[in-house]
Amino acid sequence: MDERGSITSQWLRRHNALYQAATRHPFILTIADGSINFQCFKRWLGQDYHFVKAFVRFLASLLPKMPKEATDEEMDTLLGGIVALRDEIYWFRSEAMRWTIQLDLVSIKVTTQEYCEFLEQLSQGNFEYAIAVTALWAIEFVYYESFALCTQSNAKTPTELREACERWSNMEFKNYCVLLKGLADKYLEGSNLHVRQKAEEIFVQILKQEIKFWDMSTCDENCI
Ligand SMILES: Cc1ncc(CO)c(N)n1
Repeated sequence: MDERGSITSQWLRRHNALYQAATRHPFILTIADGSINFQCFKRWLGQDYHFVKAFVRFLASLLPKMPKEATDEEMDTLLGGIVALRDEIYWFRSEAMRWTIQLDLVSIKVTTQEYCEFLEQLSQGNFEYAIAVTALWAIEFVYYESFALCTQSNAKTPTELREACERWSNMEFKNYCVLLKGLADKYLEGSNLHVRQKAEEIFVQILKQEIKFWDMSTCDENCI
């Protein structure tokens, strides 16, 4: 199956409006055009730290679901993802210090809480590996596509935010997303219609949660 005809590519076309809303959100556009209010970035940072901690558990939940026949490369991809999250967690902590945010004092907002609970659901055994791996791809891919806008050559991203944007738009992260997409397609193709439909629903829900997450991070002058 060529890449354009793959299941995930079909979904990206079918749900294009949501996909565009998730990856070209005003929050991201204001980073890319340099007009972002740093308070919004700080709010995003504190909430995303909460998110990433839940995301670690979700990613770990994929390991016991991985079929015995999975290739070595597939195992390496998931383990690489876990290692990358360790570095990401460290990065959040040092970035928070740079912005004088005390992470343990940042209370979780409803939107973040709901997204974390959604991840917790997906971590349960009743969600097949095909669905979980598709969700993993979607979550990472939205960040790649979003932050890639901020590192394009014509972007006016403030220097202070360059490192954050690089984190989700560098070549290695892009390759990781490509590998995840391939895995998602491989397992979706081997799944029955019911599982595929469930996976598509989850994909749509992830796009919606990502939009809400950006909405929450976008704030006025006095926010934190
Ligand atoms: C909300 C959100 N979505 C996706 C990612 C990707 O890592 C993240 N860190 N946070």
